[in-house]
Amino acid sequence: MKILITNGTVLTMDRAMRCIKDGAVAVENGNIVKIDNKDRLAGFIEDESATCQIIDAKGGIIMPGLVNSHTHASMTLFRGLADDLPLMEWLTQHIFPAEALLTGELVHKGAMLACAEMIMSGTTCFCDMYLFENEVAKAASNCGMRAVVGEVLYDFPSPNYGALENGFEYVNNMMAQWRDDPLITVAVEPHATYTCAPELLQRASILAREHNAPLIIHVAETLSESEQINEKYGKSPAAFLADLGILSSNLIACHSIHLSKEDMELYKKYDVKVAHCPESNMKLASGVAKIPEMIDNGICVGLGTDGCASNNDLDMFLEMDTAAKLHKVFTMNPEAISAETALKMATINGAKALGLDTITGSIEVGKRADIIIVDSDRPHMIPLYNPYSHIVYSATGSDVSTTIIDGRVVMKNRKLISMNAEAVMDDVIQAAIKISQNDVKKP
Ligand SMILES: CSC[C@H]1O[C@@H](n2cnc3c(O)ncnc32)[C@H](O)[C@@H]1O
Ligand SMILES: [Zn+2]
Repeated sequence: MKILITNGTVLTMDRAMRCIKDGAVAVENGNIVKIDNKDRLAGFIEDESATCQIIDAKGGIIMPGLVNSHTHASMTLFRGLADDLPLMEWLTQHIFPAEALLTGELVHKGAMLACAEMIMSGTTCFCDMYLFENEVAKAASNCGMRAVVGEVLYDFPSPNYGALENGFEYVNNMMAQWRDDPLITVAVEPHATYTCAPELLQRASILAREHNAPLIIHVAETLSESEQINEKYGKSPAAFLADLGILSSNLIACHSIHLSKEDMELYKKYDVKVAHCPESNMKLASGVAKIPEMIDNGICVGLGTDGCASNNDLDMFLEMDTAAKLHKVFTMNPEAISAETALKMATINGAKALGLDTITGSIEVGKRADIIIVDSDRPHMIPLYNPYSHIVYSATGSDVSTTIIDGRVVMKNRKLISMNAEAVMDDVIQAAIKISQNDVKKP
């Protein structure tokens, strides 16, 4: 099967950062096989031995699908449930009690809604941490999304697996079930330094290494976390993880807001990856991560939305805009994060952070076709001097017209193809009625 995506400005987001006006991308069996001027690629459809689907970008922007490097997809169920609170109060007083009511079925419904929202806003790959995570894997796989998934591990009993021992068994089973899957990667995901004992963290790290899997954890998200870890262990969360032997190039340290110079040196030394979630950090008033400094130090930073209860959407276009602007105002330097840098964080660097950069994150020959088309024939997209500027500062997810994942068209002309959007929305409306009837802390 061949696809020719033609008649648009191609942003490759590879090392050369090519911007090809009147360009086209040729795809065969899900692989990107040619990238060129549209006239030079016209011959691609002439070989009659294979059928070729032609997708006309109508002068829009053809670019890699976005990579959401940290989220809790099924938290769409809790969108708007508890707002305007600091993280610890939000989590312990509102979110954990609501999550105690979760079932696999609810998690699946929430994840399906998240996949609909992500596909419709141009995200082709997401990195998730949650409860009943096998349901998230199934949801992503069913609607054709690429995902890194991991069951959360922590010291207290889980509504899914009960005692921690069963949690490790659950992760092992997931690894066996999804081994060699083209879309799903299973990660090991202890929740945070303040919810996991050192033994849990070390065991999780060993398991991740054994399977060459990503290890994902929330780190240094709030000052209260730093204080707790300092009181308990006499060091910062990053130093605590370093002393446990957990820092490594397969570790994705989500948030990483309150890092000292020494912590940052540790990240650099061990090639730790960071998932930056500016909107969640702003909403929960957690602080501002030193992202420009991390990037200057060669630390790989991806961009994430975090869950819908602390954002409250999964739109990576809005996240890029926020990331670029937050660091400009915080440092009072308009060059702190440029549009190109924000877009790299949301594409190739996110893919690198997840260990998926040989597969996705850029439009390059040999990679799988995770590609989106952004409509530029809209009042807020005109005139078009600089496509990077438009993608980061003008566009939103609703400007994405077509989404292709692993060579499969999952949304065309804003119509979802791989799922029934109405049914998915209705399921969550019904679920929310039950959730609000049981809500432990009503506003
Ligand atoms: C059980 S899976 C993940 C766990 O983390 C909670 N969570 C959501 N957002 C955050 C955040 O920003 N920091 C820490 N923990 C968070 C989520 O509700 C789940 O319980
Ligand atoms: Zn999170």
